[in-house]
Amino acid sequence: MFNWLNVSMTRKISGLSFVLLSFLFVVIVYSAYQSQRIYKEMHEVAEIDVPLSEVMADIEMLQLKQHLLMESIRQQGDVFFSDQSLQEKSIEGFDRFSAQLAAQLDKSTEILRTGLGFGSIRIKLLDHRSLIQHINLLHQHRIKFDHLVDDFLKQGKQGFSTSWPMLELQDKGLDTQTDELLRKIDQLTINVSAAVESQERHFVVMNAVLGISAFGIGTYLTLYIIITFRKRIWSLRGQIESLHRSIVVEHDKASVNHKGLDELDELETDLKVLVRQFSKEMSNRHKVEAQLIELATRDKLTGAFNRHKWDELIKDELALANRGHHFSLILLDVDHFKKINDTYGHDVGDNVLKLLVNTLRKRLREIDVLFRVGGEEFAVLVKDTNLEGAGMLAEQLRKKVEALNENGMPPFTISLGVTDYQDSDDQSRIVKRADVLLYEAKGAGRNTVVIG
Ligand SMILES: Nc1nc2c(ncn2[C@@H]2O[C@H](COP(=O)(O)OP(=O)(O)OP(=O)(O)O)[C@@H](O)[C@H]2O)c(=O)[nH]1
Repeated sequence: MFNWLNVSMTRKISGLSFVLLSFLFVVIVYSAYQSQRIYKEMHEVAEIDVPLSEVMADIEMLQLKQHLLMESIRQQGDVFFSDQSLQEKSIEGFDRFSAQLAAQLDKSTEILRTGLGFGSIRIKLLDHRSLIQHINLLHQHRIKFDHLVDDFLKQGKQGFSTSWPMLELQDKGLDTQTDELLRKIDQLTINVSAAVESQERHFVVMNAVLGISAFGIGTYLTLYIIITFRKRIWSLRGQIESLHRSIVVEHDKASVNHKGLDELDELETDLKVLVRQFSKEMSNRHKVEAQLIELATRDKLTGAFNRHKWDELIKDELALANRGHHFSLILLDVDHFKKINDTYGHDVGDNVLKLLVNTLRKRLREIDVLFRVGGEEFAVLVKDTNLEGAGMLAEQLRKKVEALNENGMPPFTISLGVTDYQDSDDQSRIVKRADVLLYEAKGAGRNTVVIG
């Protein structure tokens, strides 16, 4: 099952943003659709409302004229029939009233039919039917009134007392029916407007609900992002701080948790400090490593490489020699060193060894490597040099040591055995050969170089 809590922060933020954007899209589409709909409805309502209001005003005007006409005849009484021009004007007035009322009623019927075409929201079918019935009834009343007008005119002065009350009664009925129709039409226009107003209210409420929901989602998203980021940043800064505390010395410990423009700025500064601290630590570590390597590979007394380094380098050199590089090996030993120790003391013996190494180093090239391989025994790896060259070097070294005349130091000499790499040599073979040569040099009276 989908578990919202376990998804990544990116997916959560993307998901919430998608929901928010979709929601806003729905709000926009809904608003556009509803606005369009309300505009259309208002337009349609105007097509019903305005002409019906006009019809009502016209009918009211007709009623007023009709009242005036009836009133003027009533006031004349049977004298009406003596006034020819009044009769003619009245006939004309009745005809006009009837024709115009019929026209207005037809117009109302047409408007109502149009309104019905806009759908039941504008004019309900029942209202429509009731109004059409009422209009038809009014037509019948109007026709009946026309007949009564004819009777009234035909009967003349003699029939005035009987025909006039009937005509007045019919006119009143017609008037009442017309008022009733006007009231119904008025109610209809109110209903039609109310339907649109209800739509507008609904639209406003829906928009408010959607807007508040979008605001809610937006607020949740914003708070979620802020809180999550702050939590993560605090946690990261905590980790950075403990990391920092674990790698720095005591007096530097307050150098994280900087104040900045915002959390990210502070995090960035903390990270920069940590990275700086790391690089400092790395460089210190490299120095310490170099010192350790130095300590592990050098002889403490003389500074020459030790036996451990010798074992390592001779193997490398033999491997190179197998691939065509040439090298020679000088083994040398201080003559009668025991005697020096015994005569001058152990400290002087130590100083003799140091002096010897310094003297040899001065003559050796950068690429040649000097090792202390025993108590007073040393080896020199003479790279890229054949036996003859190594022999000459050994002789020069012997002479230099022999010629030493250091203040407070006893004179001493060295014996040297020199050999070079020969095919299929290994460490023990080449060392053994040099050792034999050194032994020969000792046997030959010491302070001697033997090459072989
Ligand atoms: N002062 C001092 N003496 C050392 C050191 N290492 C070894 N020795 C001494 O060096 C002496 C070596 O003596 P031997 O092996 O008899 O050799 P030698 O006296 O030089 O005689 P030959 O080699 O035959 O000329 C020993 O007495 C060791 O105690 C050191 O680091 N310092």
